[in-house]
Amino acid sequence: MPIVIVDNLSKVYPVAVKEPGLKGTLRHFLRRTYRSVNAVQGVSFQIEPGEVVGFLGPNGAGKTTTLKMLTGLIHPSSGKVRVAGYVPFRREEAFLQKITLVMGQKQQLLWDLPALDSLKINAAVYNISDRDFRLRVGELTELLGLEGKLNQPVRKLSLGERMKAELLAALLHHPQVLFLDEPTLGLDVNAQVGVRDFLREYNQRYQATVLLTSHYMADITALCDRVLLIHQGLLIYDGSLEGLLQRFAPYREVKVELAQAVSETDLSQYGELETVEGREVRLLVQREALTRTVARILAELQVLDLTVTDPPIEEVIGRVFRAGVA
Ligand SMILES: Nc1ncnc2c1ncn2[C@@H]1O[C@H](COP(=O)(O)OP(=O)(O)OP(=O)(O)O)[C@@H](O)[C@H]1O
Repeated sequence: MPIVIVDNLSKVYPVAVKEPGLKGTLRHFLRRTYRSVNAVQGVSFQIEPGEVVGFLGPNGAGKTTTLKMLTGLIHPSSGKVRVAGYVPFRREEAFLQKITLVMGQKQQLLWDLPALDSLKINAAVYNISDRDFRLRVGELTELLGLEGKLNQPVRKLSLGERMKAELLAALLHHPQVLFLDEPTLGLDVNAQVGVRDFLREYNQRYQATVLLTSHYMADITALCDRVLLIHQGLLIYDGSLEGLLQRFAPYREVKVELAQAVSETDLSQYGELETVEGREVRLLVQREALTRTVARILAELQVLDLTVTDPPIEEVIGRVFRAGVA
């Protein structure tokens, strides 16, 4: 039974339009005109308990709007949403106990207080007993590597430590479904890896369901077997990362180290030339022509080394979004 059900979900924002100049301002006050922004359009998907799903899309694609509808912060214009059996917009207490929303660019911990004080407030809000509070703070502190940090005012923590403390606060009530909007935003590579490792461990330990947006593809490839791709409010792909590559990257990258330099004209007969750096060449070759082309390269050129890989996923997704392929 899916824990997240989204059926034909749409959100239209009315946006007041103001013409420039004084006349426009006056008209704006007297009689406002509105235009509609179709932020999310007929999106449907389901997520099973324990899945970790990546939610990808360029800026303004509709990711945050979808997450806000899934957590009940805004009302859908049409369509159906169920999370853990609840209608999110009703914001029932039992629903709020089951979910959490973490937004990388927003914080819930109070700046001047030690994180532990904010955690105590959360414990009261979520009716967590003293015993559970101690156990959970202890366990999450260890998992997040935050020992000794919770007694310092939040403003004295590093960005990475603060994000981890935010996660601790967001998970104190042991939610089953985690909605994470850019949880590693602005963190350095080490801190990103720390947060990523923690999320993987948390998912495995509690079979928590995770829907995650991130601009860092490394987060997605490390954590998510499945991705949803949204573009201009439309869901354009739902499936495995591998399937995404096959569908949107009908080519593979062939890297060849040659014994001696070959002209670009000669090389380009084997595929689309990506880079030529001295005797090192990168080519894009259509998947269906791969075996044939590799055999030709080996037969016709003096090759020291040859490797075949998938092109970087960022590049594939970038191409999809630029082309707007559905
Ligand atoms: N409150 C609002 N009122 C009007 N339009 C809005 C509002 N919130 C978002 N939008 C518009 O809806 C569209 C989707 O925005 P949304 O924030 O969901 O995108 P996103 O995929 O989360 O983008 P990003 O990666 O930049 O965070 C955009 O065109 C945005 O300008």
